[in-house]
Amino acid sequence: MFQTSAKTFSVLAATASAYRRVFLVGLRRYCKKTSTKLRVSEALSGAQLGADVKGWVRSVRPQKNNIFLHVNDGSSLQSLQIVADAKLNDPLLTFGSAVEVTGILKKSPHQKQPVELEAEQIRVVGECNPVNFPFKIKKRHSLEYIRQLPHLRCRTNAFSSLLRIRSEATAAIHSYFKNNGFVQIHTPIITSNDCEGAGELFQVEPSGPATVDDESFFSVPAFLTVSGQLHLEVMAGAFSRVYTFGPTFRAENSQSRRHLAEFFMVEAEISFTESLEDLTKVIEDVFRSATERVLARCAEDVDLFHRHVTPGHRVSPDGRSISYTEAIDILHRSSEKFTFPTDWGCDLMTEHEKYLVKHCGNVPVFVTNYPYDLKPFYARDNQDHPKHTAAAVDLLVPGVGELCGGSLREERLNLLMDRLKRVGLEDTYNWYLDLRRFGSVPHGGFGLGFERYLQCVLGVDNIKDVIPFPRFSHSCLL
Ligand SMILES: NC(=O)C[C@H](N)C(=O)O
Repeated sequence: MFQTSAKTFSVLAATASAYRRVFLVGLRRYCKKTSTKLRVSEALSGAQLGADVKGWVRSVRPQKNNIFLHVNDGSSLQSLQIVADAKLNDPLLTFGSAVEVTGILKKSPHQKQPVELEAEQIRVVGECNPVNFPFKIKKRHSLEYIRQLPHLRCRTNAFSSLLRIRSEATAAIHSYFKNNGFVQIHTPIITSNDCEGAGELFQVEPSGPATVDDESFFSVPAFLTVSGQLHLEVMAGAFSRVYTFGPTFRAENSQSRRHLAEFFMVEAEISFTESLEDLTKVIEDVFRSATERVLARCAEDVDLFHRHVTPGHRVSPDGRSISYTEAIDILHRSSEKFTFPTDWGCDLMTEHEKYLVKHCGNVPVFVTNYPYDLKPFYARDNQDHPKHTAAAVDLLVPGVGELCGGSLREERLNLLMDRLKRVGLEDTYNWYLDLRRFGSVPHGGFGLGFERYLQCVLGVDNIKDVIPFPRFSHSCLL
């Protein structure tokens, strides 16, 4: 009896295993035929059975019977683990090579990696000679090192995380404005105005002979924009709440860790705004909502930064507000030896900004009501003699200094005209005066440097490490 049942059992077992094999071969064929093209992030969610994944090899571990690969396509920080039979190994399968892998997604026994792809086929799409490839497997390259390789640095974990965060922050900022009734305006890149009046302009001219009549191309001097503010003010006169988010340019001869010749600025202009508090509230809200979304949706990428690149960094969205006059008092009372003067009327320099942020407990600090003469012609006069101030505000943040600047705009025709007359710009800005002649309203706006915002959130020391292709004096690589 026992013998018979053992025999029956072994027959049944053999049949079952034959069926299993047939089933698996069938399943594999099916998967190969029906494999779905997946991004690594989708494959990691394990929703599909048969998968076709393309990306770049981040690690290769050949073993006796198997070969293990990690493939990344930029869709997430995590790479997908690939397990393949050793016979699929190929000498061209190296760190950095581009591959296409087809196979079956399976649950993985490893906690950190919920699924892995059992490869049926691996195709090397683009080889990568590991000897010449400037990145080495398993090595953490410094931001300074990868900065020298602007065409390749997006292949590193740190920089691809940064660029995903940058993309999410961009979307978050657009969402904030969309959800709060702002209209997006594409302000021009080429303009004939120097909004800030600081003269840090790049002039635009064609590279060849300009026009047949030998005039300059636009017939007036034209520049790359330093700020979209004045164009936004035009639009705020019709849409009430407008914003722009695009590249701006400053011909500042600086190689500092906070300056770029081309940077992205988030600018908003809000009609019917009568107090600086209303303005700082919007700045705070933009900062808070973008930061909360980035921290929630890019948790892994942010964590990578805070663990390996900028350890110990924390971002605090809750800030303080002090007036310029209080700021000067604080600087006077400090025992610090400053290089630049700290008298009332002097501009706050980086050393002062740093000190003020530290003094206020390393949180964002709004400094309000600057001396009138320090601010451009558009800033609203507080008419508060003898200490004459303008309703302007700067937001200073830890590690970065000035992140954002804004003001109420002078909406009173006579005051604005007088000021423009004094600086000889009355004719140039006649169109701007029209905005005050025809339905002028109290309004205000601000500009927030997007790269400085990223520096602040991630704790990145050098602004060149938060923009895909940095441009600064003596450097325009690629
Ligand atoms: N839109 C703004 O208020 C920014 C300001 N015009 C600046 O460039 O600093």
